[in-house]
Amino acid sequence: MQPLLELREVSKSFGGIEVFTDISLELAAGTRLGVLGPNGAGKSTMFNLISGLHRPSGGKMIYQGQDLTTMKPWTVCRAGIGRTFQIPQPFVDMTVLDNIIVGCTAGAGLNLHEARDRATEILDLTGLGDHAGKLARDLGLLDLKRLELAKAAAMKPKLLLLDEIAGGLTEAECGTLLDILNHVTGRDTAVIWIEHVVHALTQFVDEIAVLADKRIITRGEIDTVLANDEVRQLYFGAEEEV
Ligand SMILES: Nc1ncnc2c1ncn2[C@@H]1O[C@H](COP(=O)(O)OP(=O)(O)OP(=O)(O)O)[C@@H](O)[C@H]1O
Repeated sequence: MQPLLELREVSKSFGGIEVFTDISLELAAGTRLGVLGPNGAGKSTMFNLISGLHRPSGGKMIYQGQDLTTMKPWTVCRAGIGRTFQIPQPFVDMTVLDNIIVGCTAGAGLNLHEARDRATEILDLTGLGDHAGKLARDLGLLDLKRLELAKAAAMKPKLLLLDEIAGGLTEAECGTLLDILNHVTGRDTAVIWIEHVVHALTQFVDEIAVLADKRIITRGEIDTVLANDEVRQLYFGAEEEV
């Protein structure tokens, strides 16, 4: 069966600085893939390529049989790829509800009536119902993460890209976030989740890929990847028990 997303020998350089070379990756519909890797390995850059914010320097990206390589960000979004950003980026002077409605209209192309219905639904799913009328600037970190997720999930993406959404949260808040993630993503939503908070990631994903040294050094089941010698050396940087 055709994969939902395919990266074929994708490379990216900024000027003379090569971030990665020849990354190839296939993702089937409904797969939950975690991505680990040291700081600066190019994880967010990979999301920026998939979501159309940057262009690859080489290679090809295919999504549902369509060439994603030169697609504009808004076309990528309407094709069903949603993403969150490492640093939440709400419209700070708009209410929580209006932020989600913008995601539904400008992002997903819903009309205002449909957008209101969908926004109300996603407010409940993400536990933001009590904050609907609050300005985004007045939210705490967990609620900002909820809003970031709500905006991305409101468009019912087929592929959801999560960029360090658990970063900065306490263990209890991570638990809340995982519950919300399970609510907003059905088993038919594919997810790629970049995360340094390994204990949160491993409670959600089916597989892990590790990006380091300008390539994907391994991909597979969680336990196998975390036990991989190269991963232990390169990512964890020590020979201690993980
Ligand atoms: N727009 C840009 N212009 C120039 N260099 C960039 C740009 N975006 C990213 N880089 C560089 O590309 C490399 C990879 O950055 P990226 O943010 O993708 O890493 P990351 O794996 O997501 O790191 P972290 O885990 O710290 O978020 C870094 O050296 C970064 O400085």
